[in-house]
Amino acid sequence: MDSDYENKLIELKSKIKSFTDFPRKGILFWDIFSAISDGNTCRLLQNLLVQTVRVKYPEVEAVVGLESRGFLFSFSLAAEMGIGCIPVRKKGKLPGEVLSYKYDLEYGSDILEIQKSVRPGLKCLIVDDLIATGGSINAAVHLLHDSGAKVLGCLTVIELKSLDGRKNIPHGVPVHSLIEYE
Ligand SMILES: O=P(O)(O)OC[C@H]1O[C@H](OP(=O)(O)OP(=O)(O)O)[C@H](O)[C@@H]1O
Ligand SMILES: Nc1ncnc2[nH]cnc12
Ligand SMILES: [Mg+2]
Repeated sequence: MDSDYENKLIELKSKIKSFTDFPRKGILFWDIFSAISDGNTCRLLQNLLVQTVRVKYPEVEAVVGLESRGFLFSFSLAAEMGIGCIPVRKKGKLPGEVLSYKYDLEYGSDILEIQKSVRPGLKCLIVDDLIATGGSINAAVHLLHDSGAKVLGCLTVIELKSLDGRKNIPHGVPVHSLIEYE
């Protein structure tokens, strides 16, 4: 990637605010919405994501967004690239037959689900705002793997390095994040 891309990353990083002790005491919360309340930052972030996907995952056939913050990026990326947009949602939100996977969060645990209609072999990219422990993306990789889809990689805006979430991502699936915090 070129210096224009690097400068955009620096600008994006400067726009993301953090909040101490949210949603629980001891958690430093990185708020993606603080950055995208500004229209120029929306466009900047969209450009960064699209450029990253075009360079790193040119063969992608569908973007898989994780409820809820991941949906911000999965639809806009899919629409821009003219490819499919598939939801992974919290338990009980998706109609029809689903696969389920229980996972742990930095602050709790939950169950994620995907509809059984995903085509086997579909080349997918998982998208979310942030990787912390990697529990959510780990669950999404398991769900797609069980669906028979091919997971090309995972793309997040933010990575919390100190939690080393990458080590929890199975099947050797690569993770790419735009910006990092400790
Ligand atoms: O790497 P992990 O430890 O799994 O944590 C990261 C996930 O946690 C947050 O979502 P959350 O489940 O809080 O829900 P939200 O997107 O609906 O706010 C964040 O948006 C990521 O999806
Ligand atoms: N520290 C954090 N900030 C924002 N979202 C999160 N999801 C999990 N951990 C988080
Ligand atoms: Mg989330």
